[in-house]
Amino acid sequence: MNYNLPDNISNILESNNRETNENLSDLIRQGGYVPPNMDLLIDAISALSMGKNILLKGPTGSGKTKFAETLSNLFNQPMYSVNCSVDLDAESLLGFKTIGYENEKQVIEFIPGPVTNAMKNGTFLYIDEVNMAKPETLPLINGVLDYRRTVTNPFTNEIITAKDDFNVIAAINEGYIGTVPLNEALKNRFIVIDVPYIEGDLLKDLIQTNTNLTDEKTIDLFVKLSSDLISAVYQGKLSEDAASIRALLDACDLSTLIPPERAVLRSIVDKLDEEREKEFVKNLANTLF
Ligand SMILES: Nc1ncnc2c1ncn2[C@@H]1O[C@H](COP(=O)(O)OP(=O)(O)OP(=O)(O)O)[C@@H](O)[C@H]1O
Repeated sequence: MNYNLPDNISNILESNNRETNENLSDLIRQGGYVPPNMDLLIDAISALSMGKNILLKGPTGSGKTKFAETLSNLFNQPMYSVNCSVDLDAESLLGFKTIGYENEKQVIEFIPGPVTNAMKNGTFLYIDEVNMAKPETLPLINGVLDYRRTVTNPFTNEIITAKDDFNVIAAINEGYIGTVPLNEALKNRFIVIDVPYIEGDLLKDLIQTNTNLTDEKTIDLFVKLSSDLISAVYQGKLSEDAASIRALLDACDLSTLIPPERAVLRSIVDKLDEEREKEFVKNLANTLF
């Protein structure tokens, strides 16, 4: 099946040697995502090129959305998005009926939702925070996510079959407050790709290209802070949000105008709930900066 994978990417995947891997990594970086390793990249692209759904699993601010956007660019596919919440329902997935006007006459028209749009146009569908939805909502699209690639629109009774280039990327942030464990039947329909935080030189690169911070010494200190925060999260000393790269990039930006300790306070410390965690991060920042 042709999933619109550009020739240069197909060639890279087929030859799979060091030089072509570097080319692929460069292409992805141009799209904005800095991959933590090559396996993650090759596995995600391979699965999508075969029309398989992928589930990006990783902590908050680890670049899942950026990765999905970069993949959709790589495949030259626009991307429709669904943001899951407890309020997500059939209408927000599939669309809804409304009253419109045709030749000055009232008519009932159907406004398609992101799932129907992506299926009919054969594009990418991004389902973010997939474990925030109520357990009974997403099974509505189980048929879309398996070999059937089909859904019966309950509002119009139309049977919709996805075009060949239709691809699904979902993202999950396990353990986040408000999330529910992902329904097994749903999880079963995805290839799981772990998306960890980037560290070391990769993170240095990202700070250099994505923030206003240019002072190399300060950048190195932020890279060290990030690695300490990630270790503390792994050891259970801090909640996951503390190590978010999104927050770190904010701190880097702010530190060009205000002292780095205060930038860390505003961007990272003050978002934490527990006093003990706040003190821990403040101490880390004070010893570094
Ligand atoms: N590996 C990475 N490559 C490029 N950008 C990254 C990377 N990791 C984090 N970022 C940056 O961090 C910020 C947050 O990324 P993004 O929104 O993609 O994270 P996320 O994992 O989807 O977060 P959440 O789970 O909170 O929705 C963005 O500015 C993004 O560019």
